[in-house]
Amino acid sequence: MPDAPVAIRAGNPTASVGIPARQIVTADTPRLEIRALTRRFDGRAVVDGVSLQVMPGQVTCLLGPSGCGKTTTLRMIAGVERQDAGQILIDGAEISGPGGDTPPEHRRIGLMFQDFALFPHLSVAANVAFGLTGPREAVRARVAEMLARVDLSRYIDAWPHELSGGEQQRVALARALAPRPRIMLMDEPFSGLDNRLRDEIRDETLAVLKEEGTAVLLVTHEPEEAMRMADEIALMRGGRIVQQGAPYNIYNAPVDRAAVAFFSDVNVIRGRVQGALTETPFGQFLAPGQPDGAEVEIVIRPQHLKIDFDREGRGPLPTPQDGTPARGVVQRARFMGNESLVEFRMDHDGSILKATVPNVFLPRPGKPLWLTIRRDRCFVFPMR
Ligand SMILES: Nc1ncnc2c1ncn2[C@@H]1O[C@H](COP(=O)(O)OP(=O)(O)OP(=O)(O)O)[C@@H](O)[C@H]1O
Repeated sequence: MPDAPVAIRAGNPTASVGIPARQIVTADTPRLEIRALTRRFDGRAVVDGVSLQVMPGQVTCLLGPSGCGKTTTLRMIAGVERQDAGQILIDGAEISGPGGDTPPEHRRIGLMFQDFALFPHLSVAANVAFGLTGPREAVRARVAEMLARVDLSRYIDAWPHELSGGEQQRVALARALAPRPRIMLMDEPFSGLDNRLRDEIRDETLAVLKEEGTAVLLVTHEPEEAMRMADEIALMRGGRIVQQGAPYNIYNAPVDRAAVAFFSDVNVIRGRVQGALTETPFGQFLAPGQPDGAEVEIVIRPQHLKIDFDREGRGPLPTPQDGTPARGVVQRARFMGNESLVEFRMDHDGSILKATVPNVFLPRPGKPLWLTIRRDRCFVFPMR
């Protein structure tokens, strides 16, 4: 469908400070780029040299624990917070940096935050039309188009209080997207919704954003949300991006123990390196690049521990794939819905290891079982 002649209320963005009227944008030009963005509060860098790029139609998630600087990064891009150093570019043109600042209302950035609050005194249609100017017919057509897109055409004349929380969220999405923002910044936008509704709205939102070709930077502290939404995840900690890449790579090639632990429970086994190998009760592990005497942590997710039965005091035979089995005694077992979680106290050092098994597996406490560690699914990190 051709674009209706609708402008955003704030005026012509190409006329604003910092955006040249004729910016050459190629297929390789990121829609959003931030370079070495830094923000200090009371001398402490809460955002510390953060750089990233988001291409048109791409969803990037800033994922990290509370207080790591995600919201501050978003606020700087939106223009409601000024960075102490660094640069922000849209379609290759600086909108904030040494060359000056484009005011927030001229950045053509859509915002969707958790406290999305529709204007209660405006109808659904008026809420969606809020950021639009232009001929009345064009505005009306765009409002109708956006409400159809979020499947809420029937509520066009309703008031916000007549809608459920999920419906209000969808109107907020329609409102944010109506002016065709080049970039959408979303800060925990789904956290006010209950689980089932959240999944539904998340998927719908993603579909609409992809259709519109909007570049999205989404802030969340929930790994499942990031895995579900993101084309790329930027893992943040202490004001810095510690790892960036496709969800698959972040999950399967984490940079350190904390990166593994951010996505799931972890088991940790410690060892000392000798000749690039670490000897443990589970057999040897490769520790390439680690000097003799270095302490390492072998990190393994609960779903990658294999459980085997006790054969009169013996376990399965060692294999190159799974190493040597070690014996533990079941402490407790719980059914979690689609998997069972079994906790073991290990014979060799009394430590607790957790294993998950698909479906129902509930051995009684006190039962001895044998555990092995899949060599292709564990991570070996130097101790910090
Ligand atoms: N205006 C401010 N003045 C002083 N400190 C601030 C200010 N804004 C944020 N901070 C601090 O900066 C740090 C990062 O905050 P920020 O809100 O960016 O984190 P976050 O990762 O978004 O956390 P959350 O997920 O809890 O929202 C926090 O320690 C916060 O207290």
